[in-house]
Amino acid sequence: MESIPRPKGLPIIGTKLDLIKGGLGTKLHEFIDARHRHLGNIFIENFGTTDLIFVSDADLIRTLFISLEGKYPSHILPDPWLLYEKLYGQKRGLLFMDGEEWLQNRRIMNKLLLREGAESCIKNSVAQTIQTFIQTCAEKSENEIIFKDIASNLYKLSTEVLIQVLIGNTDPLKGNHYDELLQIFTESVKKIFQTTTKLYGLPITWCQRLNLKVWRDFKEAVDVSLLLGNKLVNEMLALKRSEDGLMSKMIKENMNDQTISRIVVDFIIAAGDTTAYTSLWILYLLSRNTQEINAIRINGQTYIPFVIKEAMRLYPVAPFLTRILPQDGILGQYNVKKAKRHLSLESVVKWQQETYMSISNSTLVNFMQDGLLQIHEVSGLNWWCTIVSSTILIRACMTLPLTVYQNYILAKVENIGLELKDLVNELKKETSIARKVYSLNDKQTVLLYKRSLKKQWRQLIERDNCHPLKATLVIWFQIPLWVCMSFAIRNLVNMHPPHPSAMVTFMELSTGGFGWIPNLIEPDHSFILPVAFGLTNLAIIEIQRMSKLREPSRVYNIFTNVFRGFSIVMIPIAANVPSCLCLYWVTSSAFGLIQNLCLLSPSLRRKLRIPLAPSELENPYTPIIASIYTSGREQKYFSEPESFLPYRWDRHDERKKGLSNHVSYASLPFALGARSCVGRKIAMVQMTELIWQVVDSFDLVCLNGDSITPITSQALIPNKKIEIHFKKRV
Ligand code: HEM
Repeated sequence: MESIPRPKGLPIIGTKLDLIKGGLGTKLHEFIDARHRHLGNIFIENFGTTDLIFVSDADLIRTLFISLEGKYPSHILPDPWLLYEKLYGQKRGLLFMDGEEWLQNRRIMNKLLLREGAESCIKNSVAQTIQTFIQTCAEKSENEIIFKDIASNLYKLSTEVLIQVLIGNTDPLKGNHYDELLQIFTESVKKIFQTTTKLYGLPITWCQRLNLKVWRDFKEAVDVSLLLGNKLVNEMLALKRSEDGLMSKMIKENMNDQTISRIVVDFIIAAGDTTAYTSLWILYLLSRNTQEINAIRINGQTYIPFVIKEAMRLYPVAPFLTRILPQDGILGQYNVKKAKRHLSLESVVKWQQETYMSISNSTLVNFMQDGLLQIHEVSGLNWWCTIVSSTILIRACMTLPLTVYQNYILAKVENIGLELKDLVNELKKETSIARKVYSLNDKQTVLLYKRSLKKQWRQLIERDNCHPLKATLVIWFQIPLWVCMSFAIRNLVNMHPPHPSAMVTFMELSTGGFGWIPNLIEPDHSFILPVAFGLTNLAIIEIQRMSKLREPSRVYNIFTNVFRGFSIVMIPIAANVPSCLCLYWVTSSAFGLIQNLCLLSPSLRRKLRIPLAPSELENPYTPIIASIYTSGREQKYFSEPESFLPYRWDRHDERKKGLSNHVSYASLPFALGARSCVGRKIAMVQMTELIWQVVDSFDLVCLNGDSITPITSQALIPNKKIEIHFKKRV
């Protein structure tokens, strides 16, 4: 099986540099689009520590959504949303649900929103709300309306529509300050998306822990949205609702109030950004293609879905859709691996590896000191050269083989962790049988389960002969070595033990330097070596952290931070010790850095017989991203892909014959399959009605010219405010 193409990148930095060149974030859709043109319709891109597979082939995307995603399709939500849910325990709606809970609720909502003819039940509520919206707008001015911020108006409209769909043909909600409340609510929902985008690419847990403004703004937007959203839902629940409202139907399906609240609040949030921006794109395209406005007026409402589909093809508000495979699968000619879990035991071992900076004493110092003197004597090298070359020699002969061995053991342990995970279910079953047979209580059952798990673990470790303690071997050599060498060099500087030859060595050291440090007895006043020492150590820590696949454990994080602090603290210390000692530290750390970098290379790891393990950067490539923006604009699927031609969607239009390519499923703005948009019928009815009423009452003039381009915020949105004049028709 072939391997999936991957852009060439620098080691470690990966293709992050390309991403920065590509304009970081907001130009993501263009960046990925260019990658597809260059590498084909499937490729892997590395983002930080994660590999993502991007697919733009319409057939592959269809296969992904229909046959690969499994019974409970799983998608990736933005990190800040997940962190908020984890920290504040707010249970959320369909978008956040997984597994059986998702399936049960999704089935009910499918029945209520997506069955044949569901549109007719919501049409009245939607038409009524939009009519009020248009009337209110029209009353504002004599013959022309200039919206300062159409997006916000459309946002509010989406919320109002949804509320009306929920309560059915009852009078709209009107309480004290209702309008203000709705305004604040929609603004805060909008802010959720804006602040999520600002957090994009930042270490989110740090932003939260340090309570940075970006996190505070995001948290406040979610707090306010959920608070007001729940308040609105409670008002709706308390209202005497019409039977035809969605909420009454949810209650009839035996949904409890809490689940209704969760689902409804998320509906309002999911509807805001998507419908508002899609409506905005449609209005923009119509205002720049006035012949299409006439086509609507001539052909009637049935023409509008073609306009909407075409606008969503060009500007899909969700330009990337993610799926995580539940099992290994074949995607085209490639094999894609399912998500694997990561064992955090090696984190405990890894922190040990870094304690080589700790200070301790050793009896081997004299031996090392003699060794240094011997090398100097025999080779006839300058002292700086002697220190550098003996450091490299010692590390290459002693710590390098041990580090390779450590990597070998850790990879094996990691793979055993995965095997054990598969055994867990079996163990659970066995324990529950034992519980019945021997009538065990809860405590005894847990004890039995833990004991069997431990036994299995031990057996696997014995089978593969890879006790994790073996991985710590390198640390037991490295620390004493570092301390002994440091003390050996210090002894040379201090003329210890006192001997006439020690005086000679002292003199040699004071003239045996290079460049900016001719005297190796003196500290490096230029700070070059101390800073290099600090930076190298920090780089080692960061590389080790980056090579972890999953969020590291708390213990690992604490130790990583201690070592980060330690690396900084060591800079002034290094600036105060003799520069020969500092030179040894820098050389030793630089060797460690190069060694770490090399051992990240999968091909080298294979050559050294280190087994493949999940935490390796190259593997697994599980999350798959469907590049909806690219697939919708491919020439092979849509002739004249950049043009706005709604008639391409009309089977009966004569002009369609002039367009040779039309693969309708290459444009999937609502996704496809079991986890596709549950609100798509509401959205379509709303947008159709909006366009119909707008076109009926107004002519549209766009003031922006050609300067509007899409950017990737959370959704695909315009790069600047769109200005359209709504001129009343006479
Ligand atoms: C033009 C408007 C809309 C677009 C383009 C759109 C697009 C999408 C897409 C692409 C997904 C799938 C996400 C994924 O696969 O990970 C989705 C999911 C969803 N949408 Fe929409 N949406 C729109 C309007 C709405 C509206 C009006 C509602 C409210 C009723 C809504 C509620 C949802 C919900 C709850 C989900 C999650 C479904 C699940 O996970 O089972 N959407 N939407």
